[in-house]
Amino acid sequence: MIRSSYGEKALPAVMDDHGLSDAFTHNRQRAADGLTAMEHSLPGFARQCGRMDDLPDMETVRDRLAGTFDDILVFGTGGSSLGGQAATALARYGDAGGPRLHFPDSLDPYEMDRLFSSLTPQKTHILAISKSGGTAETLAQLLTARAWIDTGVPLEKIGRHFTFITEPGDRPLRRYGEGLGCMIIDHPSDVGGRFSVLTAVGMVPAMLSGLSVTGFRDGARAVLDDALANPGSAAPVEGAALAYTLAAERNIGTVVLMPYADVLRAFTRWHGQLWAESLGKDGLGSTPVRAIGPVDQHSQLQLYVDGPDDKFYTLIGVPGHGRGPAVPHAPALDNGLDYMAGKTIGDIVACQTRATAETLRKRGRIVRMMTMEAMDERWLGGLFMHFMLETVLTAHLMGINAYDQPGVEDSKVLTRRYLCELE
Ligand SMILES: O=P(O)(O)OC[C@H]1O[C@](O)(CO)[C@@H](O)[C@@H]1O
Repeated sequence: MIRSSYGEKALPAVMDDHGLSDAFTHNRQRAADGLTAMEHSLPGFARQCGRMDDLPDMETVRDRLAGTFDDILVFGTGGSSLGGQAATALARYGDAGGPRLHFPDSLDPYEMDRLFSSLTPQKTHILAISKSGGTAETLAQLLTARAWIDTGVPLEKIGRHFTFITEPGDRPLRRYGEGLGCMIIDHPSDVGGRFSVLTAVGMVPAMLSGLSVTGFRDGARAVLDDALANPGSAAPVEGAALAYTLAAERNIGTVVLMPYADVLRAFTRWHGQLWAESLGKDGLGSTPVRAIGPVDQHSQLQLYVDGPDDKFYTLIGVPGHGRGPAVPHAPALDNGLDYMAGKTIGDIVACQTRATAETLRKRGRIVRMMTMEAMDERWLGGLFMHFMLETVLTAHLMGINAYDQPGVEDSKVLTRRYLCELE
């Protein structure tokens, strides 16, 4: 289980030190009540961790692609891409082999040109993901990719180069896929894009990267079950109560997520969308900030330690001690670097993680340290579930709907209008 700690004291005592004991206790009870209410009718995202019925479709995609394609272009944006990116990052240190996955999630003409000129149509598969099936960026990528694939693949084989994930119903992506005769996997209608990492949206890319879908889902289920069994003290309940109390009582409206692991870079982007799009509405919200340790100690830490006290910090520590290459003794001693002689890179990072947390706490900042005991599917699945629960429980405390995003519609409508007006 992922542990959250707040320094030498437990969270209630830390809140007491900050004069926030009553507000925190009250909000923690409200968040716990929100979680208990969920138990009777689990939200769609939470139900995904018990699913097995969608595995055969995912395995079919994997088996069809195996040995045939060198590269997979995953088209999709926001929640239709970030979960897959966060999950597949784990494969970076494995040796699963298999095709290379590319996630051009931000529409960019130079990047599209680069991809099409560096890949081979005959050896490339397109995985297009869009819940709505109507997102302009994804459809534009898809149609340009089709024209590019056409340059090297005969018409009767085109359908094998595409797989789509979209909601059931009449929508542009599904219509296009039916015309192509390609495989189409249903995006569950009751799961929003930014909550879809445990559906095929995140799990097909994970499986194509050689990762274990059941590992992710089992880890997520362990966190969910633990929270439901202990709502009063569950880590996502405490996290939601803390974030909400700090925002409501102290105007601390920025949450900094700073893992000490390169493999969690994409995770911070996934979390950024989850938190911002779920909570930023009705004039309310809190701003997610991404940082990575130790590199951002050399760009952000000055602000965090010495700047305004308007942020709540979550550091994520991963197994480090004894990992990675060791600094050889002799050159370290010869160069006056005795303190690092014989230590591994992992030892150094672990000490930096601890030092940053303590430095921030000395300045009175509230720092949550989350510790992962392994960098594997189970632990990452648990982290996904933790933050999805924490986000919806924070929305519950704020009295807002975590699942919609009405504010982004205007820009989509205007984009379409401006495109029509272009000569
Ligand atoms: O999966 P879709 O429907 O293409 O949407 C992609 C993303 O666009 C948004 O709707 C915001 O524009 C996100 O909520 C969503 O994850």
